[in-house]
Amino acid sequence: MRAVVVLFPGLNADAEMIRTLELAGAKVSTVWYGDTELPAGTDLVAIPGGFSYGDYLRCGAIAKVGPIMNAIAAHAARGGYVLGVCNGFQILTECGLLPGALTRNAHLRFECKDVFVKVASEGPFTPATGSVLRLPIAHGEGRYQATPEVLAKLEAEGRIALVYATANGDVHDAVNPNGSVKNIAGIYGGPSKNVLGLMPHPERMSEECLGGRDGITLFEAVVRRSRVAA
Ligand SMILES: NC(=O)CC[C@H](N)C(=O)O
Repeated sequence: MRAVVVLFPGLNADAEMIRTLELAGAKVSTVWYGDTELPAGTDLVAIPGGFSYGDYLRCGAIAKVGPIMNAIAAHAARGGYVLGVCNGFQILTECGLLPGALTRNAHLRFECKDVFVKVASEGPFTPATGSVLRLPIAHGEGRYQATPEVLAKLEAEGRIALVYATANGDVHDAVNPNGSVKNIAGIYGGPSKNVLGLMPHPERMSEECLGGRDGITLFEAVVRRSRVAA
């Protein structure tokens, strides 16, 4: 698989994104936000986390107009894989590649800790429905919100990818770290669930020395997919 990591000024999770993709078996290159094309043969576009443009206006609101975004939208429309982690997820909702919005955490604090997420829908990145993963979060604007119509569509189409849960997979308010509606931690978009946005950082749980390998399983899954398709 050929993966491309997109660099915007202010991101801080690009190094671990590149390393995790390489560990998962992808051939990785980078593009800068001012580029207008993706390298030929790109299978996966990964937008890392951080603080693009210092989170001015809203997280992701300036990055969404970066010249590279048109090429990413075209790639997603063709069924190409796109992954947005944390600030990457915020950029994908801001530009409309994923529905809904990520707003200030309900408690108005930056939240940085490990959480458990349950797979609500299997897909190109996610393992079997009901699987539980331990992943780190680090965000101030991670409260997912959407209209009742959008939520109904996400549910009906199996596009709610991950929900905050207990280690046993129970989903309730007490384990919701930011007030997201329906405990949503990640959603699928695109014509074939080929776009995934999530607030937790799977690339920061990719090796035993980081506390576990739950995160890298998402990358390994999509790398396997592209090998099967090739
Ligand atoms: N780790 C991140 O990507 C942080 C995202 C964003 N800057 C926020 O605080 O919500």
